[in-house]
Amino acid sequence: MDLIHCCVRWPWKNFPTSKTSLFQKEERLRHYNPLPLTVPAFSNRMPAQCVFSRIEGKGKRSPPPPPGGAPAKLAAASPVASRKWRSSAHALRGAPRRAQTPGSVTYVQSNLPRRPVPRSPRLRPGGAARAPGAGRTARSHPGAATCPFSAKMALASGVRFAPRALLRPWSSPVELFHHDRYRHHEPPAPVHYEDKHVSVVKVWGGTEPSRYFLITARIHKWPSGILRLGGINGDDISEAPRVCPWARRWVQTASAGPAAALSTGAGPSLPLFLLLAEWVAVMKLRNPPVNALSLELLTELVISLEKLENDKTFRGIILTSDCPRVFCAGLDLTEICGRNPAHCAEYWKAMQELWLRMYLSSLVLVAAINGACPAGGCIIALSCDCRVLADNPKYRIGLNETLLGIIAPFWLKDTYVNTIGHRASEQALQLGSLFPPAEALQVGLVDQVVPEDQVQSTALSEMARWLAVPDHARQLTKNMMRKATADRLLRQRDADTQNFVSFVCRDSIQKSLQAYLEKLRQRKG
Ligand SMILES: CCCC/C=C/CC(=O)SCCNC(=O)CCNC(=O)[C@H](O)C(C)(C)COP(=O)(O)OP(=O)(O)OC[C@H]1O[C@@H](n2cnc3c(N)ncnc32)[C@H](O)[C@@H]1OP(=O)(O)O
Repeated sequence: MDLIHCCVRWPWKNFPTSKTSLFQKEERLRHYNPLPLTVPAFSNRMPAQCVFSRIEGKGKRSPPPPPGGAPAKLAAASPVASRKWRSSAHALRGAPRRAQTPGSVTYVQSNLPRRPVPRSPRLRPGGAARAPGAGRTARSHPGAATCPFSAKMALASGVRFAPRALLRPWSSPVELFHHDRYRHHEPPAPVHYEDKHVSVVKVWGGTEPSRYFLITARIHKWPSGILRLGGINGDDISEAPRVCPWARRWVQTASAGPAAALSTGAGPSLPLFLLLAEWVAVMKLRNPPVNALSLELLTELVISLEKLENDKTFRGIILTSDCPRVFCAGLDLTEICGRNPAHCAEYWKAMQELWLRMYLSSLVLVAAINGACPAGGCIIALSCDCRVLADNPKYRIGLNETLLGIIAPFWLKDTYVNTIGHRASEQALQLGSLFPPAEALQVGLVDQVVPEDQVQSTALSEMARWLAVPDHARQLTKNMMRKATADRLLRQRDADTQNFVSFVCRDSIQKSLQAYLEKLRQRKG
């Protein structure tokens, strides 16, 4: 199993943020080749963002289509011909330029030199036997073509490796754009390490700070066997045992093991992050202090979801929060308080778009709810396929709109009814109930309530359960269950926007929203 971790930030400052429709932003994004080194100022900002980690495993996945894609007619007429067309197109182009594929979530360091990577066993240097999956990786992750060291490692280590994602740390999304990380690699220095749970097969990388390294390890308890762990010296590894509790001991002992070979003497922490799953992206909401759904966050979520959906290597997303104690505080009230109708309309359209995209997503969405989850936050969670809530009485979930003096629109109500039934919704919506974990479980708002430190690992187990079902069957069933609800909004989207705008722009509603915001601020003081 290979691990890829990528944090995603879009330099929004390069886009006009106001009066630019979501659609226009997306369109521009399609043609935008991210060259993050050109935006140093951006690295000092910590605006709303999603953080991805992406993990890949074994499995048969067709390579992504080359830019332009196979002609639709050909694809419809003959899948085989279409496949051939695709592979010949790949061959003609050498390494595919995946970053230019609309919707790709792989971030290309596009000013690095491209080197074609041999793709078939016959073309491999020295006639080396093709490592399982290595060819697929070379095709689907053209980072191998731009990062010679990584390509070499991928071939030498005999496991699949997607270097393009370049193992990025949770904590510092900006770092990922620093090319130096990938340019100055030390020669591989294999280290061997044995543990009850894990055998570290190889440790690659340098000993200096800021050098990234890789560990190829065999996880005995993990069915897919090989795992690639990566990190950058100095990374926080506290996340690792939470995601994978049985790896705790390994992480601890590893600090004195391979870490010794890597550490800079800065302490016992092994710079490592660790996540396990197959084809799963972990998306962390990060819009401090409470992950309120600002226009920027909504837009970024929509685009990120689209990118993940278009990237055929993904099958699921775990959605969680990077803000302590709060999963998502719902609508950003500052986006609708004291704003003009045009802004409110733009904002509401973005909210509709996010709900539609999540509710009908072809990917498995698991919400790892690690904090309070009121109103719009609850809707985000309910749009997922499965919800795991941390067992903390302070983490309440529900639609509390009435308490703010506002009314949930019909599609929020429908989502609620679809999840907990008519009578329970009728009661909870009118009362604006926010359920503590045990009650949320009882009423069916969430599927599991687990201790806080097990939320991520349980979400992963749930994900594994959902991914065990063939995609097409699951997707068609999901569509069958949810389409009518989504269609209802699609049919009257404009009317819904108008209703929202005229409602929130009323003086009385503005006053009550202002008062609510004020109360929140005072409560803090
Ligand atoms: C007309 C149809 C519309 C229908 C749709 C509505 C859906 C919605 O989502 S409406 C929004 C409803 N949201 C809420 O009621 C949540 C309110 N927030 C809270 O209950 C708490 O903040 C929290 C439980 C989420 C977190 O509590 P915590 O103690 O950790 O943080 P606080 O000190 O309360 O807040 C910190 C900071 O954040 C500001 N804030 C909180 N929520 C929002 C929000 N939804 N929008 C904008 N800003 C929010 C809060 O005012 C504090 O700000 P200051 O630091 O400036 O004081």
